[in-house]
Amino acid sequence: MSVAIIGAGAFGTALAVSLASKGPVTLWGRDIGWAEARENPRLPGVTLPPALHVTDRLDEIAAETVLLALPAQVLGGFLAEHGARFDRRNLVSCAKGIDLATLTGPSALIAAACPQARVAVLTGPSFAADIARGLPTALTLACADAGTAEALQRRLSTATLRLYRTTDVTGAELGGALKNIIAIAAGAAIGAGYGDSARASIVTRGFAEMLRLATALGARPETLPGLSGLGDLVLTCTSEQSRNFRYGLALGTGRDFAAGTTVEGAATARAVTRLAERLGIEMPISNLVAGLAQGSIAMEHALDFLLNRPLKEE
Ligand SMILES: NC(=O)c1ccc[n+]([C@@H]2O[C@H](COP(=O)([O-])OP(=O)(O)OC[C@H]3O[C@@H](n4cnc5c(N)ncnc54)[C@H](O)[C@@H]3O)[C@@H](O)[C@H]2O)c1
Ligand SMILES: O=P(O)(O)OC[C@H](O)CO
Repeated sequence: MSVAIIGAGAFGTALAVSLASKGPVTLWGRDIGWAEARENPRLPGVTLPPALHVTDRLDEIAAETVLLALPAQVLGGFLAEHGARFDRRNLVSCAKGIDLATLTGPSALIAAACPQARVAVLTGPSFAADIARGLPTALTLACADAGTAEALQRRLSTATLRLYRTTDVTGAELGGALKNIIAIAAGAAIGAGYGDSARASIVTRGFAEMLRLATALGARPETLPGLSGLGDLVLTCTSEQSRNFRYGLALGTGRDFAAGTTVEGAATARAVTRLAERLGIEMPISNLVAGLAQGSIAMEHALDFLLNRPLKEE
């Protein structure tokens, strides 16, 4: 099964490096001025292996399996322009977010643009730098078609990248999208000096929010405690390698945050607020993060926002 990756950011490049250990891989990026040096500045210190071909020409992407590693908020635009050329293939979403324009996840965007494609999701706790360096990592591969899930699991696992499979695409995808919101809240709590006990409460109550929304949208409840949900939530809420966590730290400390950094949780929190309102689901942490990200809630009011809610059963 031939493999290509669309999106030469940190994650697409890291996956390409790992998968090139098993055979030729083509990586497409729109800005690949760095390709000749064989090192992507988004993944410093990692030399691209010879089996990895980097291109900015979409007509070179002929592979049977294509991984889409673009940020969630740009995926819809990319598919509107180029989706037709990828129909009828295995298309694996690697993005962790909810599209603000449609309030749907990346897999639904792909299915709408490429109706004949077999759509899958690759998600779970993994920093690009860890994957690229060959550190041991376990991920979830989700595809509604069990046979395709097995074939993709075999092809996309490497010596250091261990994939578990599921047919619950909705659950796997939502776990990866929603944990980014909670990681922003956890970072903000640490940045504001609220302490580790507060962070533990945010992670736990955040997980309850994730479960509520995901099951209302059709996820299987048993998927959320897996790698794609709880696993990624724990990673992202506890590591400064996470951009979502670091963005939260910046909100909490009042410091600037590097513009142009991919922080999926900010837009996804806004999407979730709208979805939750539509479904009548309480998502206080997500609402807070949406408010902080948009500037409609000030950090000094964040605690009141969470602590002044009515007392209730856990
Ligand atoms: N970095 C990680 O550790 C990691 C791990 C797991 C999942 N992810 C997910 O992977 C996705 C991509 O993240 P990343 O870390 O690679 O981001 P990144 O910021 O490193 O790279 C984003 C890439 O998208 C490209 N891009 C932006 N707009 C584009 C457009 N309109 N057309 C074509 N290309 C465009 C940029 O040029 C850049 O190469 C996100 O959804 C993220 O949540 C990232
Ligand atoms: O850097 P972040 O916050 O986008 O997190 C990267 C991955 O999603 C962690 O699994």
